[in-house]
Amino acid sequence: MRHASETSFRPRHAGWRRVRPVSAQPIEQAAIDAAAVAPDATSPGARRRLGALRALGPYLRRYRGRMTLAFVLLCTSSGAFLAVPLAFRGLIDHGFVAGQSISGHFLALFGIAVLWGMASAARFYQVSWIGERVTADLRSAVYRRMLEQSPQYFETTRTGEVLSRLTGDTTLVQTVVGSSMSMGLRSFFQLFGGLVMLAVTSAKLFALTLLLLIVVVVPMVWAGRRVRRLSRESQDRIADSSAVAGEVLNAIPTVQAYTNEPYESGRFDSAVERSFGSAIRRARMRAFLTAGVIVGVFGSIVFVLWLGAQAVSGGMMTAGTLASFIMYAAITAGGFGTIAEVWGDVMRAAGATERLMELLHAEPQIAPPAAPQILPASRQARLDFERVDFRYPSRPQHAALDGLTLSIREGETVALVGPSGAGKTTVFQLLQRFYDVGGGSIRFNGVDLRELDPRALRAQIGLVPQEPVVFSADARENIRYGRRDASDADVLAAARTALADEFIARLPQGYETFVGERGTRLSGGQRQRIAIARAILKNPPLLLLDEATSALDAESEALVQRGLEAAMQGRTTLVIAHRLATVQRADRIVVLEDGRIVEIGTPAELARSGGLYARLASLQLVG
Ligand SMILES: Nc1ncnc2c1ncn2[C@@H]1O[C@H](COP(=O)(O)OP(=O)(O)OP(=O)(O)O)[C@@H](O)[C@H]1O
Repeated sequence: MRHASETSFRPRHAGWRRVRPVSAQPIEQAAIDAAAVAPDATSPGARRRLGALRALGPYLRRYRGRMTLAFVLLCTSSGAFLAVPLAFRGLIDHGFVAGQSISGHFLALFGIAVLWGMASAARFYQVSWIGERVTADLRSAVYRRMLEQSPQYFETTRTGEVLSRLTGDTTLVQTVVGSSMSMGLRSFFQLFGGLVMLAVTSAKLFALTLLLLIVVVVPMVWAGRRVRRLSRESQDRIADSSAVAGEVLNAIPTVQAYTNEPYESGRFDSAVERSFGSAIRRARMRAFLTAGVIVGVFGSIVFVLWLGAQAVSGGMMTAGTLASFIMYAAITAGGFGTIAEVWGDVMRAAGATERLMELLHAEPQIAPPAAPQILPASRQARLDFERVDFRYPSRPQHAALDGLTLSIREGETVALVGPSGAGKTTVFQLLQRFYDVGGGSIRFNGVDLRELDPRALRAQIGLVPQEPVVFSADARENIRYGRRDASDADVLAAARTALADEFIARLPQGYETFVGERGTRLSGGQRQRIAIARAILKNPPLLLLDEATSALDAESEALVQRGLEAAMQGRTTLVIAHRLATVQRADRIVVLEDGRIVEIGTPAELARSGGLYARLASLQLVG
């Protein structure tokens, strides 16, 4: 839960923080923020996590020129900013003296303001550019890396988490690179420049102010720590309530079917109440803190001002010096507040970077060998399984395939049948090299799969999965997914062969009809025919068909069946068969049980042998 609150991005802050000039930031607010985040800065965990930001180095270094420019602009604007009180001092002490021209002082002040404004604007643009660019690069790099991962990776990493890292964590990094870092640096200059100028202006008042601030800050830090803990708690509670809502909203039909709406709204209510409770505790604490900060900080300033005023009236200090002292005090406090505020962002971004780097450095389990073999071009595939053993990494104690030996000739159609969990899908997974075999070997046209680039191998395979994936695009683009460079005529031809043309032509906008996210606007049989057309368009030497278990009506099934037969023409086909009709049309049937082949032969042979297949066939259930 700790992570959830740390990763959660606070758009409210990012939005205004970037454009807000520091002078507009209320000092008491800055001090509260300072107190709320400061304690983390010294913890060993914080230091360790800060190191994570170093991983951003290579991404930043690409834009070295812009970084240098931004730094120069930063120095210029900070210098101009720090010169403002000095200009005021000159104006107050000498501008009003009779006989002296006041215009020169105002001109100097205006000149400084122009320089400050220009340099700040240019710096803001440069830094934002770098932030946006680095985030975009990082996002693309992480996404590319994710696309390379084998299914094994997603057994342990939830896609929701990857998505949240891609959006939330990159946005946090962007906040820091694109604004907080430069704000922090600027405030650092401001803080130290301000302190030096304070000491130079009046050493006595400086020492006194410092002492008073320490007295005020220590209790504030304690209260701030509590506020921070409470705010994390309230974010966690909000995450809890969203988790409840997310799950339930995805299951509305089930909730309504069991008339559990009151129960679910009650569950959500109590999550919401808990988040309300902790938010209120935080607000109460923060209210106390606000009172303390305002009274403490302003009390100190008023006190110092009172002393200064006495010094001015006693002739020991000029009015201009006192005015510039107060301004430097405000600048210093502002700098301190901003650093503290930004520090929280930097810490969160360090955590975010760490999580992004984890994704970026995840080595794909299945990688091409250093010198991959080139597959000889062939219209058909020959497959040889030799004593293949395989255990899923997440279940090493259980053999999913156990000594499987099987050869499939060019152009042969082989049906895999067997009870649920027999290992049929596993055979498909291994053939596509989503996993490597544990023992034995699989050869494709004589070449061991492990000696091939997985992408080259997969280019030879067409897959029609049990539940075809249809993307949120139109029908034509969905078929074209099989071969991205196919012409419209090729797509049409594939759709005709797969008998998909028949229904696509009747859709409101024909091939341009948007088929909905995940193809929800299509029936099961229609989705399958799209998937078949896709495989036909790819025209691979090997076809893997995973027959749908869900029942289609007779007409739809006949269409899918005819589409499949067209797809099988002239290529080697391996089909996980659930229907008797499909099995009987195969050249050979392989019956699997517990990862082993228990029967193998032509449909007629197996029907005669009276084994497992004959039993399953008599029940009309073959998978
Ligand atoms: N990702 C995985 N991690 C761990 N074990 C798995 C994984 N996928 C499958 N298994 C296990 O491997 C065995 C073979 O599974 P497989 O999916 O190949 O069976 P199947 O014959 O295709 O079954 P079905 O007809 O129900 O789809 C089963 O015991 C299953 O529980």
